[in-house]
Amino acid sequence: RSGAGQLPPSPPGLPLLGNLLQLSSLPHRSLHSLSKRYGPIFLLHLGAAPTAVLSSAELAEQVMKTLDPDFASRPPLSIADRLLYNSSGIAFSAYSEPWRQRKKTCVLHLLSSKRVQSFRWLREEEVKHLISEIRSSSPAPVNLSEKIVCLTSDVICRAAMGRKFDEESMFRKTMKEVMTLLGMFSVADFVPWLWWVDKLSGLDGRVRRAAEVLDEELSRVLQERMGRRRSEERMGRRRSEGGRRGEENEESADFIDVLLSLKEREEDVGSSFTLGMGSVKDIFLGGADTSFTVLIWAMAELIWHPSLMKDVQDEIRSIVGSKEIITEEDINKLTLLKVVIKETLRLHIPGPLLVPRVASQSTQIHGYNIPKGTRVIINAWAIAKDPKHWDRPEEFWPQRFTNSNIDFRGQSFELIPFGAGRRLCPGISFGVALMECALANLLYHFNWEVPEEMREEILDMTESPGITVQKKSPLILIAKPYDSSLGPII
Ligand code: HEM
Repeated sequence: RSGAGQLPPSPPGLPLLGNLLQLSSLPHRSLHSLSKRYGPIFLLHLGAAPTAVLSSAELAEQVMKTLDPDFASRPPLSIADRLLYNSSGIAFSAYSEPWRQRKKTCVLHLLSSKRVQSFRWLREEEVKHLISEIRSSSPAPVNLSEKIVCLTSDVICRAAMGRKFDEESMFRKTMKEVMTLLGMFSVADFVPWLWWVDKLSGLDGRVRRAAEVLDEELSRVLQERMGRRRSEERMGRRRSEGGRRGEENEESADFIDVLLSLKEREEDVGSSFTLGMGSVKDIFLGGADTSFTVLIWAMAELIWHPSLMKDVQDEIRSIVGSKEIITEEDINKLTLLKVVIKETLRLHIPGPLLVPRVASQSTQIHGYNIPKGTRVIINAWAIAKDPKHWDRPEEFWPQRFTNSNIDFRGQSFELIPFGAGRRLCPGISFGVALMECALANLLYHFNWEVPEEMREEILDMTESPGITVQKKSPLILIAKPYDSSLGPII
């Protein structure tokens, strides 16, 4: 511990803008470089917002475990506020009693292990559809990035709202726009007197339009569903299906059904139903892009490491034998596949800086004063590459986990792709089940090759900026179908 009673060290900045211009379009990388110079905790002035940046597992543990209640709130972020019902969902909402209620509902009723299990048929159906689409386009190269984005959005939309949306639909385009907008800075959040810049740049208008489309679609689905439930109620159908009034048939209930059912049973979600819908919005926005990003990075790393890819395929094919779809019972036996996903979550954390927090009271970290209102960024990406905890940290080497009990569910602070503490991601089981099912089946059903003429572009591992850090160039590959009884079909 050092520097008792002082503020953390701080790189020099410009008047008014502070250190804003020191952040590149890939801030996790700029902040990692700064941590090498200023240490595991340093203070930035992002315009008017003092922001402490933490880059070690020990300090992450202090903030997300020991001092978690003091750092469990979120700073106000005006883009998220306007897109997500004034942040009355979960991810961007301040730490408060209504937030606790919503998170509880989400953890217990929407994303519980039981509920995730109940979506198994849905995951398997959508993965089967993906495999047959890829098979039908073979031997032409397939844009795997496009296919996987459809898979993850379709699974999330069906789980949340009971339907999927065409790729070209306004709703899907808006989902994409919302993710872009959430990854952008509103100048007004950092330099309040420059509020007009967001208007002139067109940011305000984009946020307003995206919020309108999301809200319209959600309320349309909601109205439809309420109408359907009323008429089912009149015919007495739901009562006999579900037993107790409002209980849902496990196989068919999506998140909207579950929330409506809770409302009917007076176990409301937060202080009003709209708040429950805020959670639904967060869930389909938080769930699709993250799982997609991990799947693409995992496939890209395996393309870079062909002998590892072959080992994973051998494991799957020898354990599974001959099957149309690999099921979750099979996946539990696939130890190499599981560590490939874990290593991808280490080297390519989809949200490398997690979601920012804010100090709700003045406190001390590492002996430094952290005044109330200081924003806190945890650089999970830098932590996952810290040579103090990781051998060959830059290398994609899944076997590092074979005899290790490091886990990614918020208990091992050297690996926190889902965060930890009160703000831990509630979608871990949902996301992992989807990623495992998709990756296992992609590797089982096809042998993958890079089209020679696109080799350089496809193997380029450059990141693109945004709220999730994705592979910049799309993953376009040749998929050669594999038949378990015959081997590869040339
Ligand atoms: C690979 C997949 C995923 C990753 C890497 C991921 C990562 C994260 C991270 C880093 C946070 C913030 C944690 C913090 O502040 O400490 C978070 C929060 C959240 N995630 Fe995920 N997530 C994933 C999948 C999902 C899925 C599938 C869902 C829903 C179906 C989901 C829903 C949420 C929600 C609602 C929050 C807000 C929690 C809160 O603020 O209390 N996530 N996630």
